[in-house]
Amino acid sequence: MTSFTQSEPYSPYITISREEWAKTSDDAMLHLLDTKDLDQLHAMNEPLTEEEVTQIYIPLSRLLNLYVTSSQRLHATTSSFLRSRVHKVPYIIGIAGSVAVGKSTTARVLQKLLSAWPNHTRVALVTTDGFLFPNRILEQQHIMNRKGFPESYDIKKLIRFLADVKSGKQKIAAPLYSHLEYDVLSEHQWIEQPDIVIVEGINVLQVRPRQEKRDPSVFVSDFFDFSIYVHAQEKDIRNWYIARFESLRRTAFQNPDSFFHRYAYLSDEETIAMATQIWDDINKPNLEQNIQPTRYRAGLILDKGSDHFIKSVHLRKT
Ligand SMILES: Nc1ncnc2c1ncn2[C@@H]1O[C@H](COP(=O)(O)OP(=O)(O)O)[C@@H](O)[C@H]1O
Ligand SMILES: CC(C)(COP(=O)(O)O)[C@@H](O)C(=O)NCCC(=O)O
Repeated sequence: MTSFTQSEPYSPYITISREEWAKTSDDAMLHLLDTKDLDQLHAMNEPLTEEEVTQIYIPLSRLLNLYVTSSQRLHATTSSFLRSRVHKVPYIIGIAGSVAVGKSTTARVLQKLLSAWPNHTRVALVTTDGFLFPNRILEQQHIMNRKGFPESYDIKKLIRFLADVKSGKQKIAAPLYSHLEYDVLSEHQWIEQPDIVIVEGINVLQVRPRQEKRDPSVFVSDFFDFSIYVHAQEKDIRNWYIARFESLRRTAFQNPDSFFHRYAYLSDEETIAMATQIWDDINKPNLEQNIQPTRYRAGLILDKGSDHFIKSVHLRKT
């Protein structure tokens, strides 16, 4: 039997080192991803190796499969107790963490791995940037420089969306965001009969006090069956953000349609200065004030080292 570290005696989490976590992997699942998938799943400047999938994500997807399976059994038990068929509702997983920490890679890998199980093949992925207010409204309210802060999201819309998912609605529209246009799009993504919905975004574990009587009295996380927080040191995330901005300048920003096209011709030094300024003025304060304080609401915390790879896992004691 393995014994895991108790980092602090009264911590609600057990801490599992990368090595111990990797021991729970299952070779039978190695075929689920091939190298081609790795190339498609990782985001820019975000390394994803076969080792990371085998040692971290396959065990995580197995644990999630056990949780989803037991929730499906519980659902069947309730149906039988009520002597009626209570319709099936999707299992919702929230993924939180800073801008540029790599949430989207984690979300895409889990989507791919989780869809390999016969009892939950339909796994949808929704990112909360689609629920940002459009630039037109952010400009009207003079909060364009607060993109990503709690007030920049239409939380009522996100809660309505999650309520629709949990009510078992068969086909639901989710709004989409374009990083190229730096704005929400008029098109939607359709989610049909999902078994699992992954909801990824910086704000998914935030509890925002009601500001008006009409505001919902529930929080986004009330709809989650499980939640994950992707954590790293601020100095590391800052470096990743700046390096990604440098790569984007050479690629996406060269597109004349990119909102950031005006940065396409900056020198290397100017690019670093601009990325540093955006980080220090917007993303760092948001991380410290609104995102990092939600870390201990998660059911599981993935702790990344400065090389981007996960060095330990903290799992909430049940
Ligand atoms: N300005 C941009 N242009 C194009 N893609 C971007 C831009 N900013 C971020 N992205 C991409 O959007 C995705 C989400 O980024 P982000 O919200 O910072 O979260 P995370 O890095 O945690 O996944 C990433 O795949 C990233 O590479
Ligand atoms: C769109 C974001 C708020 C991330 O949103 P999320 O998908 O995590 O809800 C972020 O990528 C962003 O644009 N931040 C504003 C500052 C910046 O341009 O980096």
